[in-house]
Amino acid sequence: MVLVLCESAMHLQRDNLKNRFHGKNLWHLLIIIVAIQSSVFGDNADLFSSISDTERLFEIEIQFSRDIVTYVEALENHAKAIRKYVDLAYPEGPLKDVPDKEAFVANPLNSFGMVKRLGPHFLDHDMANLLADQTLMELQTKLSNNSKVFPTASNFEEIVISLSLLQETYQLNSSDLADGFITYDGQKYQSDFRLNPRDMMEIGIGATNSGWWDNGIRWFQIAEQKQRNSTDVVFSKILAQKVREGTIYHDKLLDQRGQFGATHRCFPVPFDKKLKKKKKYKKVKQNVNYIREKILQQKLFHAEIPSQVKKAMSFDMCSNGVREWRTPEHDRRLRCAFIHHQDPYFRLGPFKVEVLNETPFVSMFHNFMHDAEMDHYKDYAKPNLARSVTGLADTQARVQTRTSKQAWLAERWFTFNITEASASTIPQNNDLSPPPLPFEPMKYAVDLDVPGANVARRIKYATGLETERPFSGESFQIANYGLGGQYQIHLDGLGFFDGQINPHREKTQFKHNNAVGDRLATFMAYLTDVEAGGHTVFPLLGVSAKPEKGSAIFWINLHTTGKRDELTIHGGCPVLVGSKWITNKWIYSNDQFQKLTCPLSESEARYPVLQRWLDNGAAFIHEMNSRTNVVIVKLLCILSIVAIASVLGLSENEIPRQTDQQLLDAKMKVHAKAVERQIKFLDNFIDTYYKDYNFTEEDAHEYVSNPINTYMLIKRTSLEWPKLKQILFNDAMDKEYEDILKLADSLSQK
Ligand SMILES: O=C(O)CCC(=O)C(=O)O
Ligand SMILES: [Fe+2]
Repeated sequence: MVLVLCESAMHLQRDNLKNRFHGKNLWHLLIIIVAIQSSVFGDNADLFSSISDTERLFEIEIQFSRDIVTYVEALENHAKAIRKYVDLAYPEGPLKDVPDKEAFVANPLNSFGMVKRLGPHFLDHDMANLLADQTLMELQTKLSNNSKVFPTASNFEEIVISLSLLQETYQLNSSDLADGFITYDGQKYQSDFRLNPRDMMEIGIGATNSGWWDNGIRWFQIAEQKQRNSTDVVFSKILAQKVREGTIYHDKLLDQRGQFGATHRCFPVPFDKKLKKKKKYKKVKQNVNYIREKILQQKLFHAEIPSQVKKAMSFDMCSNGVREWRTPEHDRRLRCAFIHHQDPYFRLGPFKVEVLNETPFVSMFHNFMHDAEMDHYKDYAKPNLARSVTGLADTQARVQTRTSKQAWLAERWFTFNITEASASTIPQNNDLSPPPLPFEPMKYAVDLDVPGANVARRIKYATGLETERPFSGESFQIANYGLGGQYQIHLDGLGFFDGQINPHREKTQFKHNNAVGDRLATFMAYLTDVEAGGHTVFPLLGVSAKPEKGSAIFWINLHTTGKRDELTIHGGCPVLVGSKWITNKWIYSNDQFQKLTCPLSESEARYPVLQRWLDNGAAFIHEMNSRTNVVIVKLLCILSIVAIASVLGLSENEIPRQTDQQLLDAKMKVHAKAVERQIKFLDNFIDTYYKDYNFTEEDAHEYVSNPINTYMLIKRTSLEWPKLKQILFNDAMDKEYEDILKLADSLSQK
């Protein structure tokens, strides 16, 4: 933590950012905020890094709560000490089974309650020893076996810190939390668990330990208020002391080191009345909003800012969304499209794509995964989940920046023997040469996991990138986030083409990337909805994707040079309520050489994916609509010209015999005929296809889930519409119409 701060301070000096910005304190403040944010991950943060494990623990706890209550009954005489624990942990008897355990433990307050019962309470009462002393062997063995997987004291600290992080990120109201509910995006999530004053004190301590003195003291105060009429005088005194000492320490910190410091954040004014009178507190304006305004002054699409600022932007987008970041200009080219890449099969059922950012390209494939596939991925991963690691293969380390668990699903294997193959292909004189491939590697392909192989193939069809060959991508990574689980901002590429992999130190990795290149693209599918939080954000693009079960986000990580595109930095926001499952398919660059054209010049820094898709058969919904509107407006215009002419009773004979007017008349007649033809076709089209068509956007999901509807939709849009289009959009007619307008204009001027 200290190191991070020193490094950032050096960064600051090096970049001499102060000269670039008027608000000299801004960067300092930003760093402080982010530094405080990044201090929230303690060590040993293993148990709750996946919701799946939490769920398992809860199942064990349900059994445990039954056994322990029976046990207590049987050992009445010896139970005094044990009862103390039970009374505290399970005051209302054994826990009730709940049908949806995942949802139960996904609520941070429920998880908090559970860890508390099984962590510190369990330890405080020396439960492990007490249990070992007892005679009811069977029950005893059961209980102690189950309790082996219970969390430790540091897990408890971790969960307190996670709650503080969530409160911080999503600006959760302390009193609401105390009453067991969380408000997010106008929605209330209720928990069965109520925080008691002791819990509030714990969370307050967690917040102050993380440097958030304002939140911490607020917790102490609420706890003290709730405790006021309690008969537990001793604890009331402890709390009163906490508030007193906390506020004194707070004031000292504020007065000596300001509202924000490297490891702290205070209220803008002190509690002490005398101190408050100091001049400097009279005109205090600096508050959290003030800092936010400063962050919002950042411009998108600039990679050359310190990483702390990127983190601050990402934090803001997780907390407040991206509405205040992107402008209409940024969104101008965003569309939704049906994509089929000229494939007859996908013409019938095209991919539904939403473009989230054009360059660098980020998009969302809606309804991409099938339910059975998602269940398979999760079921496969559950027994194989291990704490997430990042980094190069040779130096992998468990990280604090990513609190999730992951498993790998290998969908395909190639049975060729590299040594044999190499004898006939590439001479192995250089140790760092890439592993060679036999002439027809696909002959050696064996599908290890059929759903996985199907998804990989579908990704190929959807993106137009190669995913099935030996070096075209990684196995599927499946990840599950736990309470407050997040993935801080990062680039997916390893930086092979930026020289980030040392051929001698990380030899294996170097050889591997020498063969495959780097992670050109990420295809990341959401395997669950997330009730609250957990968005994927791209802070430099102002993009925030809401996890939507079955949808997949796809983006390009590399420049055409192979170097990493810094603008694609992204992260996963903390999960507030719910369980977040994702699967990643990283697509390597070297195998795409036949799929992606090489850049013709240095200036073609980024792959124009959107253009390629357009060229290969993408029907853009917006574009189609606006074009239709233009035609209809035009038709109405022409019709009204014709109508006005007839209302005025300008019959052929009555029109003055002036040449210009004759010409106009003749042209209008021809044109009117053509327009009538268009109307006839249009009428027929509407009659046939849109007569009983009164759907709204809300029906879309259900509508396209029916294959016949989808078939009709595709038929209308891919076969019938082009026919009508030929009649409606006619260059010769457009020209005629322009002539008519010009002629009419010149006549009216005369
Ligand atoms: O969880 C997310 O939304 C992002 C995950 C991610 O970026 C990754 O796995 O590389
Ligand atoms: Fe990522």
